[in-house]
Amino acid sequence: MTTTPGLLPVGLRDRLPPQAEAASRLLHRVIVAIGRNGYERVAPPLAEFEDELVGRLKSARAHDLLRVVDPISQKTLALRPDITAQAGRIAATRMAHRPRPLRLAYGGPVLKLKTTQLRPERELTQAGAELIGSDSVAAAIEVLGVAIEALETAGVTGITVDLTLPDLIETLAAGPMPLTAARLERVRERLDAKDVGALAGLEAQAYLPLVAAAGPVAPAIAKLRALDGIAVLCQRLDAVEQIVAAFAGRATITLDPTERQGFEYQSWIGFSLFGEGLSGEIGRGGSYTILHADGREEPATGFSLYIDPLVDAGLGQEPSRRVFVPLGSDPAAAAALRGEGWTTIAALSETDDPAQANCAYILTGTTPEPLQPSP
Ligand SMILES: N[C@@H](Cc1c[nH]c[nH+]1)C(=O)O
Repeated sequence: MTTTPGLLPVGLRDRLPPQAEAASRLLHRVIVAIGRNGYERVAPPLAEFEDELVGRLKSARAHDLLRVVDPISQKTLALRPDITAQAGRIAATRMAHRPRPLRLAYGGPVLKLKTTQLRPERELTQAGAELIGSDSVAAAIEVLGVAIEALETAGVTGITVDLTLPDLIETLAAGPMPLTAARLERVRERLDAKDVGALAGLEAQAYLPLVAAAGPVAPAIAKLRALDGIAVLCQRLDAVEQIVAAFAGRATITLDPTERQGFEYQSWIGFSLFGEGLSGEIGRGGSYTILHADGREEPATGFSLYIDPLVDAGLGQEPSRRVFVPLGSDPAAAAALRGEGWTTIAALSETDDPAQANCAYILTGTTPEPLQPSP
């Protein structure tokens, strides 16, 4: 079977100028902002053994993985769909001896098996931070603060944080609002669909107020507080209130206590990030558990930002000062200009045209002179 020349597989794309430049500029800015908060950069590989990628985080599942059989090791390798598990592996192995909390940062491409309607791309650039050794409220506040700061550095405004409590339903079902395993699964499905009618039919009326509470955080908390006497819920709401207080005026916050889509390994707290004028989620994070080889479980909290929606919205583009360097110019003069931040375009022949090369300046002697726009 032949492939149409230039055709890329579904969900994969080229970045062209000026977006390719903007993408690397934004990734750099975000990583620098994360690093300034004490997060040290790690650079895990693009592919690794599937079991490592899947088994390192508690509750993670082996889906959305593009796999290959490695002819060298004869084992299944997977392309990483997410860098968090890799940061967890590094923290649990090569950096296991480092004191906690351990702060790690990363940035690079990830590859998903499937596209979704909301996210038609399979390759995405993730940049993130993982705070390993704690899943406390203080850790959540630090991590969310770093995420917001990094997004602001990238030029994102009007940030919205959607908070969720990924393991709340399981926790309630195992304690104060009991459900058998089979019923829990059905209730979960109906909660995902926000199908209030079916929940009543499943004799899970107790769970209805959780669906009704979703929305802006203050009324959501008030509605949930009305579910009196459930200690675990009160605890979670106290934590949410502390988080909200920490970001008052800096971000709009909503709460959906039953949302779990995309939060398969996050534990008591999860969040999605959105920005004004940007399509879809621009980041996600929360608390989770790293599994060590000796069976030990280690708490952690982190976030990943997605650079692509920022690039698609035109962020990170900067006008360049382009100067045309005619044949015979002094190469040292052009080099000096590059040192000052100019972009130089060298003529290769007498017929090269500065306007075609998109230059507004021409090197004359050692100085750039503005070019007259042609009439
Ligand atoms: N890597 C997760 C977000 C996350 C980072 N740390 C904890 N959670 C994601 O992209 O969905």
